[in-house]
Amino acid sequence: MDPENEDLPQYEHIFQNEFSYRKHKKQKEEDIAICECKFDFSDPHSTCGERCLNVLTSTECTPGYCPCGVYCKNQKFQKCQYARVTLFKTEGRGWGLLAAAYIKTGQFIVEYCGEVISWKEAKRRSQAYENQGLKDAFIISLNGPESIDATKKGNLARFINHSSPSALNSQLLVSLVCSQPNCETRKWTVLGEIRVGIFAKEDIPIGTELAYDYNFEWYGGAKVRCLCGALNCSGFLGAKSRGFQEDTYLWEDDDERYSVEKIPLYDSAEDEPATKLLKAVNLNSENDVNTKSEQSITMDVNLKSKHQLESTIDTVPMEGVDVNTLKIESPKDINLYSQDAQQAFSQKNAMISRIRSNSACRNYHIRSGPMLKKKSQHYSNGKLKHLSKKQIDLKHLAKLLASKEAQEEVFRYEEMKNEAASQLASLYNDIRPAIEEHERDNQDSVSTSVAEKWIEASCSKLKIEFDFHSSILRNIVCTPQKACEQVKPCEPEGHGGNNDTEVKLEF
Ligand SMILES: C[S@@+](CC[C@H](N)C(=O)[O-])C[C@H]1O[C@@H](n2cnc3c(N)ncnc32)[C@H](O)[C@@H]1O
Repeated sequence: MDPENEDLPQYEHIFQNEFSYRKHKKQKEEDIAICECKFDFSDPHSTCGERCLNVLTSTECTPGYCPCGVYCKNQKFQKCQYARVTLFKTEGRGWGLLAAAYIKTGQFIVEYCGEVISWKEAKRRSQAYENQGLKDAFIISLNGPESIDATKKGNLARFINHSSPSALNSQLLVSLVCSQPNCETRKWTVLGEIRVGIFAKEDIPIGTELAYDYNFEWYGGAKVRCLCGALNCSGFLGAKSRGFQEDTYLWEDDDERYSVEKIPLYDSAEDEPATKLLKAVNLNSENDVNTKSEQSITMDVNLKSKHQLESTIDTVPMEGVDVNTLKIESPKDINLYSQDAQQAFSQKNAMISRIRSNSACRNYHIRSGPMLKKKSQHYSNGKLKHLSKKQIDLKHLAKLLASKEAQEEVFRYEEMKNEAASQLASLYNDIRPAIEEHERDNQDSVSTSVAEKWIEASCSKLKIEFDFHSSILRNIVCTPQKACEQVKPCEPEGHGGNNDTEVKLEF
């Protein structure tokens, strides 16, 4: 092996996620999302594109069900339609990926593949890797209860480094002093499973390093000092991620051992001689694996068969890469919104349009049942405080209403309100077994029919609560005249007054 490439990472190259702790979900027919696109030969844009209902809701079309058939363009994860990228050696940040061809804004670059594991297992592995002295972390969050671990099995996405978004307003200054995330992760539903893709946030010229913000996605590992250079960088990789925060202060905020200052630092810059030249690794395709050059190796991620990178490196073709053409990102647009917020917003909009169109079957995500969780608020130290809703003493209140009809009305509404609440609770109980099966503490994917029932039940509950409260208010408003006639004005407590006559409303 070329001594220059001796330290090439060893991992098993896989082409789709592997499931060890649970089975791959089988998509039920009723859950298949079918779009309304129709392919017209005279219009190449007619096949599933930006306006496709599935694309709008980040869902890939299911082969055999898409009306565009073989012309469907919305199966990029399934068909591994990746961008061309190049593996290269950075200064101080290990290996990284460069764009090997021009990448357009929004383009799907590569799927983040690895082993799908439970969140508990992610915690366990992260600790174990750290104990084994592994400095590079490869576990990212997939959804609430699951993570993807690309440490031992993964694909090229595992080499994309982190950079923090800068709060600088001047684009010129930003491009001079620091790198910027030019990619972002997005979650897509593919054949019933959630998958993570790396997408271009902006146009990326050839030779530019790819980077995204690990902050919300990353799951711990050794705490690594970030060398991205952004002025408002949090200083550590993934410092805003759940893993990092749990390790440091969210769980144990009063425990000295978890204060950020006490965290041992791994500074990858210490491993790398600063003068070391950038090397690019070029693995064009497995057909070209027999020639070498001394400067670079380019890797086309559209590899067609499973192989170990380690065994391929010996025989890969090398191409000269002009190190001067490599550059650290200079963004066209600086976006100050968090990636999660943007994604949530666009997905919500897409979901609303989908529900309005009422045309397709798909999975919806529902948060845990309102009756089963107390309302909570975060203290500034990250801990939760529970807020309990004040109850109305209806019997007491009814005594104060003007007529028997008014009293009956509020009691009727109260009964309906309780019924709506218990319907919603029993619906939640129907969904619970599926959640508990995977030790999930929140609801992940539920079938469309359940989701629709859930939405309907939640709406009825809200409506009836509104009717109940407005009935009370309406009847109270009609009461004062009678109250004035029949009830003596109340005196302050402790002055012999009759407190029963006070109308206290606390919602
Ligand atoms: C997903 S890996 C990225 C590929 C990695 N550079 C390699 O050689 O395998 C994440 C690891 O890369 C390194 N890394 C990524 N971005 C970095 C940054 N901005 N500053 C310092 N180290 C970084 C850290 O060691 C981190 O744990």
